[in-house]
Amino acid sequence: MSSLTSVLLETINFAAEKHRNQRRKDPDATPYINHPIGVARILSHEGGITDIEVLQAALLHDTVEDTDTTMDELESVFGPTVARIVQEVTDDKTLPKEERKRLQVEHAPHRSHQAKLVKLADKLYNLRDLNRCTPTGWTAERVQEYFVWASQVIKGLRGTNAKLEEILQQLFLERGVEM
Ligand SMILES: Nc1nc2c(ncn2[C@@H]2O[C@H](COP(=O)(O)OP(=O)(O)O)[C@@H](OP(=O)(O)OP(=O)(O)O)[C@H]2O)c(=O)[nH]1
Ligand SMILES: [Mn+2]
Repeated sequence: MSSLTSVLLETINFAAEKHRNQRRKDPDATPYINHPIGVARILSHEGGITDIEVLQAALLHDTVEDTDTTMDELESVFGPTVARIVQEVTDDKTLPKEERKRLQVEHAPHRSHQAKLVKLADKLYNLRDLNRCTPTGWTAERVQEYFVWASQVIKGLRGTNAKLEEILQQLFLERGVEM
């Protein structure tokens, strides 16, 4: 087996164990791990990304925000580059939600190329998920607001990956949201 395959399997397994008790907000309570795996798949299959550290960071991107995983743990298991990309896409959960949302828009243009790729794929997955079904308790207005906010974040990521940006542009167009 190639060492890349081995590294990816190790990373998928780590993420699956960390997210093992977490579910998505859809009515079926889909296992949360479907999301990070789907984000990594978007990068490889739709974005044409082969950078293994970007794919690993995609698999791990919500572990620090949503589980007991620490940055030190990621750094010691996966190395400094993967840990740094995850750090760049991790919100500070001690801040109020509105502030976190505002900071994502503000910080997006200043992220590294690798972190921007993960952000693009994360948003693309979540917007498609919103088109697939509405999270429990969300109104149509809240869904539309997420599209509008996501478009502001994506605006700051322009020039990162033409293919992913084109797909996102189409989703915003369908919602009547400017980007
Ligand atoms: N569309 C959708 N999203 C779901 C679902 N279940 C969980 N999520 C997660 O919810 C987040 C978006 O919901 P919000 O209400 O905006 O954020 P919050 O979780 O921080 O409260 C995303 O987090 P994130 O990945 O960290 O991204 P971000 O939007 O916070 O940057 C997304 O992955 C679901 O069924 N559908
Ligand atoms: Mn995510």
